[in-house]
Amino acid sequence: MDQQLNELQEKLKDILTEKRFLHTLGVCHTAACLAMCYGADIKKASIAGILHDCAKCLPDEEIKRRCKEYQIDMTDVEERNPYLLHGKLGAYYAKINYGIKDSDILNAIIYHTTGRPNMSLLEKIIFIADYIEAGRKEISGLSEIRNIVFHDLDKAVYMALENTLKYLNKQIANGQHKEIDKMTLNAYEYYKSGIMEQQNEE
Ligand SMILES: Nc1ncnc2c1ncn2[C@@H]1O[C@H](COP(=O)(O)OP(=O)(O)O)[C@@H](O)[C@H]1O
Repeated sequence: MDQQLNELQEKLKDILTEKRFLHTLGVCHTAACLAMCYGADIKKASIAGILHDCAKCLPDEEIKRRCKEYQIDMTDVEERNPYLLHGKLGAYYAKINYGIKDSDILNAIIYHTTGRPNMSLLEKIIFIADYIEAGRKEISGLSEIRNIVFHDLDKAVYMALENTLKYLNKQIANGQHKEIDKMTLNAYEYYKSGIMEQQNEE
């Protein structure tokens, strides 16, 4: 394995819980495979994959406190739901603690939970690798996304966004969740219109 990746892996093993570390390795490997398939930079995909959850294993209040301390911009939704900030804080740590300067890698870490409209190839790879890696619980719709992801990345991203919104809306209806970050809704509308255009052309 590449030395930089190996060093990152060793550091993260000490920081993350065992479960989160195994998920991280899964995302790293899946992102590398997707990069091979779609002609993205394999090393960048692996680095973004290994670092995507580097700020995940912190309590909500600690994430919020650190974001304030490092003057990381916070939306109102993020302030009320600080777990949504682990991407932004993770990108900050990737830059400051792990020496990552590449803005595409940093953005892939920032947007890996919510997605966003018009994601770069690397952002889409990390977003979907986080959703489909082999260790993920077999939730409904996952096998369909795994079936399509190596043929149509945008469709897989659209399906994952749709699934996430369905899941969150159900949780809200059951009183188990508070609100949805609009970034995911905007991303969903963006990829939905792309799929519609594609279908109209066929
Ligand atoms: N737009 C959103 N608004 C609110 N919560 C969201 C949104 N998108 C994802 N989530 C939720 O945020 C949590 C963290 O997601 P994620 O970073 O993928 O963590 P994990 O790897 O533990 O699934 C999940 O419970 C997910 O359902």
